[in-house]
Amino acid sequence: MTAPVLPPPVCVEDYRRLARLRLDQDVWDFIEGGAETERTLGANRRAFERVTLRPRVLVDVSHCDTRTELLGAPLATPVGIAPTAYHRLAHPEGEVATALGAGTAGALYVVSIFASRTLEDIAAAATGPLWLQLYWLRRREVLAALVDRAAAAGFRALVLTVDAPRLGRRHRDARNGFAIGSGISAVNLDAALMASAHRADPGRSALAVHTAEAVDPSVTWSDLAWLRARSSLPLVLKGILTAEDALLAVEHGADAIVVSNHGGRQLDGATASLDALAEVVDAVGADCPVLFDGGVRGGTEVFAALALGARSVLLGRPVLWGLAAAGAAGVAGVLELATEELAHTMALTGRPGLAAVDRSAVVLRKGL
Ligand SMILES: Cc1cc2nc3c(=O)[nH]c(=O)nc-3n(C[C@H](O)[C@H](O)[C@H](O)COP(=O)(O)O)c2cc1C
Ligand SMILES: CCCCC(=O)C(=O)O
Repeated sequence: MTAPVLPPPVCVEDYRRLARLRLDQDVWDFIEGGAETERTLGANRRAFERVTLRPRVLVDVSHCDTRTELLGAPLATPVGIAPTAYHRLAHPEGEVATALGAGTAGALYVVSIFASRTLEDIAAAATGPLWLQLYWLRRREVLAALVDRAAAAGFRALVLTVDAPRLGRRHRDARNGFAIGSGISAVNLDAALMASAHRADPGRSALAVHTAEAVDPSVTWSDLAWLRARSSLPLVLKGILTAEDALLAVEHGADAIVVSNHGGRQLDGATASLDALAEVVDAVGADCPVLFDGGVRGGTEVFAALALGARSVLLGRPVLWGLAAAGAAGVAGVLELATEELAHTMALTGRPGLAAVDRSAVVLRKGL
């Protein structure tokens, strides 16, 4: 039987269909899945259905400019890449292909601490800004060495993910007994830390076991001073969903915040990411940039998040779809489609620059 031939992608969701044809079921489930009932995963998508746009007319929109700047780095687009683990599960070139795609699109790329290519190889392929995402490892000396390597390789910020003191209960991965194949590894961690991630065990996610071994769940706000003292790179906190924590983040010197519920993969029942955005933006004010991720699948949704106060919008799963479908070209394709759609929405709402994409452009109705 020949594989079905799909037409070229005209929207981000088309890359999903292409990726589905290329990935094994257990890897597909790892990428697509969420925690427990996947209620928060679904809520992230459904929240965008409660957004309506308020178009203004008779504005000169012959040039719609998506360029922006984040922590001092110029970017062609506010659409960037959220950190996701093990890109070699999606494509043999892994994160190197992702970095090439990000460069083509002029986009920010946040590299996961669980990257399957070295920081140095990724940096060599990159032409745009790279940030490194961290989990707080139990072994602080490994974390410290990683932070030093990131700075030496030219990474421009550290992104500490704070919503995963333990891994969410992901039923799909547990049922599949999901483990990382032997040829793929988180090569920036030391090999001894990887053994449990490779051990397939029916009824259990090897990644949950691995995370429990590697990540320190005792970390609190006061530990952030250690990381700040260890590195002069800006520090971004990812996984904030409340005004209370946003204020604590600023108090503890965060240079930016990512509003995120980890794509519905951590706390099932957590608020939809979009519903937390305005609360966090209002709490921190203009001085601390707020980034957003969760459920964004196209430019209209990027526009909605920007209008609610995000400075940048990160894509998680869609980048993996692009990577699986067509390597670096697929990553660039996803980012460029979302950016083109954003520019299109800017034109049709009469907002040719990002500064004009403000709260007057949207209404977000409350969810049930
Ligand atoms: C397969 C996969 C792996 C992920 N790995 C990480 C990770 O290593 N570190 C992290 O902070 N977030 C990780 N995330 C969460 C993403 O950074 C992001 O918060 C989420 O995917 C955004 O939602 P979206 O997929 O709907 O765009 C991962 C998400 C997915 C789907
Ligand atoms: C141990 C891998 C964890 C990566 C992650 O954060 C996720 O899958 O959501």
